[in-house]
Amino acid sequence: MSAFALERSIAINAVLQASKVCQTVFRHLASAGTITKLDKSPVTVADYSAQAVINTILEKSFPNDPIAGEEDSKNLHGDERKPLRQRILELTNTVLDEPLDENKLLNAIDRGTHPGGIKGRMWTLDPIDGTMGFLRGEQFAVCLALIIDGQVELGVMGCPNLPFDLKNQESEKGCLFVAVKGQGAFQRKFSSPDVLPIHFANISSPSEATFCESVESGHSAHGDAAKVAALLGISKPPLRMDSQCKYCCVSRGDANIYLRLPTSSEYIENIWDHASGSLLVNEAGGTISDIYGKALDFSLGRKLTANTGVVVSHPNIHSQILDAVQKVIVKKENI
Ligand SMILES: Nc1ncnc2c1ncn2[C@@H]1O[C@H](COP(=O)(O)OS(=O)(=O)O)[C@@H](OP(=O)(O)O)[C@H]1O
Ligand SMILES: [Mg+2]
Ligand SMILES: [Mg+2]
Ligand SMILES: [Mg+2]
Repeated sequence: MSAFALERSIAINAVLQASKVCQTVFRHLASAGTITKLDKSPVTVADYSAQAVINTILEKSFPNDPIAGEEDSKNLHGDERKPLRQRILELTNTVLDEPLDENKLLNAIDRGTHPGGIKGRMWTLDPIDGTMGFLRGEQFAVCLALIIDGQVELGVMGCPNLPFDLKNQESEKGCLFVAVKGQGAFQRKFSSPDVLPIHFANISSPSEATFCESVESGHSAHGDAAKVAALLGISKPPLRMDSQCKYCCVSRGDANIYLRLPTSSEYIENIWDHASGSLLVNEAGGTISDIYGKALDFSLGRKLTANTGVVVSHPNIHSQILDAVQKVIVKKENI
């Protein structure tokens, strides 16, 4: 049996079940059941339920593995939040073999509070990445990764709204991406277990590239990305897409570059926003670094405290892109 075969199959099932919950929520209640977290970001019943589902499934097979997940139950306590709790519980129980009660639900969500770090095995989970995309009915992703001693070993991403063939909007939506270190990168449809290998598109000059970036300009500096594109002679418009689906799209050749350039907010990225995507990129033949060319360091806790921004591309053009990024950022820093 290949390395991490059990983890791979459990993680795929967990991500597919959580994706089902998200699809149900979107069909039935759209933006109802959304609350705003302390940092002003949105969280929905689907984020909580997806985290409860995945944490419960992981605990069954790997009871000793800690989980660093985005959500926690602190906004779900008290009488006022009872209806929200009930809705999350109902949703969660639609996909689990053994139903949870309210207490077990909150405990399952809070299995995600691990502080991260360099030692041993842990999972990192973003139950919905691109919550804003989810609320708009656009792209979002359920992202799960296994990290051992700070190295990402397995990544699984479920993208319920992503067409299997991006150029053909009629093509079936619902793609799952999986990568195990040293075993390659693959995609499959939600509807079939058959996996197909994926690769970065070959490219020899950055000027031919299509780059992708966040929809939200508060998450990635669109103006700076446009300057980088101009320096590189890129004429094609950017592919703006929510969530870690961007990692999936560059890894299967829909676009060639992913730029996540720092905004003025001094934001530090979370490990669950990049762990599965970074392994997918490496296994699909791409290169990933921060804007200074440093590898992403997943060993420092829940955040990528040693890194600034993210740059992803084919290895043939990575250093040219970093040069352009640094010209734009350093110029700005010196103003
Ligand atoms: N200020 C700032 N800068 C950079 N990144 C931020 C910022 N604020 C939030 N986030 C994180 O962005 C995650 C969403 O990813 P994207 O930006 O790729 O998607 S989107 O276009 O916003 O939908 C989003 O993940 P989710 O909360 O899981 O949706 C956040 O972790
Ligand atoms: Mg969030
Ligand atoms: Mg996220
Ligand atoms: Mg999230």
